Amino acid sequence: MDHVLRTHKITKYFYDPEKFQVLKEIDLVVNKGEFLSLVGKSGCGKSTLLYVLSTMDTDYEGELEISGQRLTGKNQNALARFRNEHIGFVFQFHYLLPEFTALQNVMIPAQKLGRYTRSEIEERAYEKLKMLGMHEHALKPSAKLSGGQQQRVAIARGIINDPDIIMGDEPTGNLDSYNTGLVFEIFQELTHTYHQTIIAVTHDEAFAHKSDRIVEMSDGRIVHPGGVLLPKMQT
Ligand SMILES: Nc1ncnc2c1ncn2[C@@H]1O[C@H](COP(=O)(O)OP(=O)(O)OP(=O)(O)O)[C@@H](O)[C@H]1O
Repeated sequence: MDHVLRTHKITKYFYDPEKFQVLKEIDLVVNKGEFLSLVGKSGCGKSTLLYVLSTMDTDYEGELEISGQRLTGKNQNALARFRNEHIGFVFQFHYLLPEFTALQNVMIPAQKLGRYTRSEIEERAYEKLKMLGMHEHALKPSAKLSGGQQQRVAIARGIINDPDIIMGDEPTGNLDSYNTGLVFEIFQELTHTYHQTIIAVTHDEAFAHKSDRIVEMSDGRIVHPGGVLLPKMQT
């Protein structure tokens, strides 16, 4: 299976105020179409790792590669372009612009990319909202939508540029169980039907257990890489 993301010995230190190692030689390979949950006790380094994987934090040792591109050492402008084109973000707090409509919010990353005309972008945004069952709300200001509906708009915005990988930090952290289930089903459909690749940091055990692979961290290390298929025994 093709891999989308690969790290080699990612290591990071914080100063708090003493120097401490928050990430310890993280080796991770994420394959295309995998829906991966990143779990572990509070403070073990999950968000810090996601921040490095998403290229937003460049202060680390080791190597990061996404979609065949080595990202370690690239400058901030190149990384910003890379993120907009290749990574979709879905966070606990969705940061939609409240006075913009659902459609306008979804269009933003495609407008930044500058690859499509305005009408193409509108069409794509509408199509993504439809995929998420939100097209009937396309013209409502996002402030007038419920929390679960806003999160679906945020997912549509995250996938408008057809990213190679979606990264979520507690994507269901702010939702009730009904909407958590819905977001889970959307992620599952994105991976199983559209071969989307997803990494989500989560505290929600039920959510993690329904994903395809659970990677567990403890004290800055990956202690269970999950999803490793053992070779069949020869009989
Ligand atoms: N900017 C920072 N400066 C110093 N220490 C930090 C900083 N950010 C996080 N830490 C520390 O690094 C460790 C890992 O934090 P991180 O947020 O990655 O953990 P986490 O596993 O995501 O936790 P949670 O599940 O509670 O969100 C913690 O001990 C935290 O206090």
